[in-house]
Amino acid sequence: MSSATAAVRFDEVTLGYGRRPAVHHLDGEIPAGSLIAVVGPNGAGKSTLLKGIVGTLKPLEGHIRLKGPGSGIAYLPQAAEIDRTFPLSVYDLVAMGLWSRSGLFGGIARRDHIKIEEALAAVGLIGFERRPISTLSGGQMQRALFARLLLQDAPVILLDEPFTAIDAKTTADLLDLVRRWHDESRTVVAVLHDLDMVRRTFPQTLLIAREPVAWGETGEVLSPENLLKARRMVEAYDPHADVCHRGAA
Ligand SMILES: Nc1ncnc2c1ncn2[C@@H]1O[C@H](COP(=O)(O)OP(=O)(O)OP(=O)(O)O)[C@@H](O)[C@H]1O
Repeated sequence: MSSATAAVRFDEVTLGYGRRPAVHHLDGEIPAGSLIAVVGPNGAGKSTLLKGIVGTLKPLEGHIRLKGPGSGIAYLPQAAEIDRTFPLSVYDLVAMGLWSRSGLFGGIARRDHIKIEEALAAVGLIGFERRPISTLSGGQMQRALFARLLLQDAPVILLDEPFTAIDAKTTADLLDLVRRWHDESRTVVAVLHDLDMVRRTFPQTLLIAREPVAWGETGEVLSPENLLKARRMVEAYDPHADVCHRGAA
């Protein structure tokens, strides 16, 4: 069933690398404006799912449809995927959030400078503008990346393990921004490992183990039975299997 209010809709999607599926039998939708956690054991396919939504990974099978294609997705990859040796100041990193509107060589107008300063203030990084990103701590870097997300002003925001190895104060500050995005009716999808945080903050959860195990209200999804089932499914998954056609006509 398709809904007009879906931000992202999956139709029997298989995502993988080469011909090897990493996630399959994805069928369902993420309602617009939802705040949803994606959880599952290591190797369950959580990052793969986000890459599929962003479009950097094309489905091997099925379709991923976005509400208002081109309307914008802001994506924060895992920290390990971000090159911090790149010679860039905090200010320029954050300003990149405006590229989708100003273009790479569009120049920064005065009102853009104000927006960049506001974003830096929102994440507590005033005074860090000229610092090379290579000199930031992990938490400061994550604050800068959240400032960039703020400027992207996207209706859909995808976060891959945004709070891993981040201290409690920084996590609390950045979680406030996540709540703010939710209050602004944006769709926020976050890959997380901290199930207590998920229970406290995320009303909806998708539990995956190479395929959805449970999807819906967080309290129901994160039952001990479902979590055990997810662990067993990942352990039993054959990483060398070819595309599976279960459910095909
Ligand atoms: N670029 C790639 N090439 C080949 N296989 C990959 C690639 N990226 C991921 N995989 C495989 O796809 C599967 C799912 O990986 P993915 O990173 O999506 O899992 P995850 O749930 O995000 O794991 P974690 O919690 O450890 O970050 C794993 O078996 C992984 O080895």
